[in-house]
Amino acid sequence: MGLLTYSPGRTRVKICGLKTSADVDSAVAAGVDAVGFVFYPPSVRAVSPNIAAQLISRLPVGVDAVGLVVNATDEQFAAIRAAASITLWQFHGDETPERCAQLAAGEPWMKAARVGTGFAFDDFSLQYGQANAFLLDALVEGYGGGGVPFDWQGIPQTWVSENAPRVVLSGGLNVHNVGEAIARLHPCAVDVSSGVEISRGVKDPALMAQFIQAVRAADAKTSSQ
Ligand SMILES: O=C(O)c1ccccc1NCC(=O)[C@H](O)[C@H](O)COP(=O)(O)O
Repeated sequence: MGLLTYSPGRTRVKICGLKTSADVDSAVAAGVDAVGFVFYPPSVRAVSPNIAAQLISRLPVGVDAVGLVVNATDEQFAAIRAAASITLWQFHGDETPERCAQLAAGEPWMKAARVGTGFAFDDFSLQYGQANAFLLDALVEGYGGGGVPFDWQGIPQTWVSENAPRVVLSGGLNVHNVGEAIARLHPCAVDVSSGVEISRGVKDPALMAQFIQAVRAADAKTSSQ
């Protein structure tokens, strides 16, 4: 169904920063809706376009292949698009709305909001109104993948109500806090990287399965209310 199919009571799940076929097979077996590939060389989770293409070939129909870039050049972006069948772009740097639209060229894309104190949610959603989704992440060094949550209480309830169908909640999620996040915000989807790793950049099959089970438990609780 893909990551951005909004269905209250069926929170979608993206697992980001996959680097091996074992990672991909475990995430698919756990029931993931999207897997993210980091095309940002400074990241320990970075993969090449050719490696990503090999990993994407293992995905069943319906699981999104998310291509994550940070201020990519035209050449870098063209190399990714030429090699890998990305179904959803994630712009996680300082890209303007115009730059995102130019690179995405009509394909689905989401913009990461790096949320620090006093973040202007209304300004962000107005500025990036063309995006298919907003990925709300914590403001961390190195642009993302920090493993720390931001202050969910700082998101205005009116903003959440208006935008929940295209919110992907991210930043420091794990098996212990994802249930609260879903109960509080009812996002279209949740995204996790550090929270399913046994060390930075090393995914754990058990943690991936437990994370998705925790999402399903939270959804069941929502549906019973
Ligand atoms: O994951 C990275 O290393 C990364 C590096 C630079 C920019 C973005 C990056 N990840 C983006 C993601 O979508 C992560 O899943 C998101 O930041 C949440 O990460 P975590 O807090 O570790 O769950």
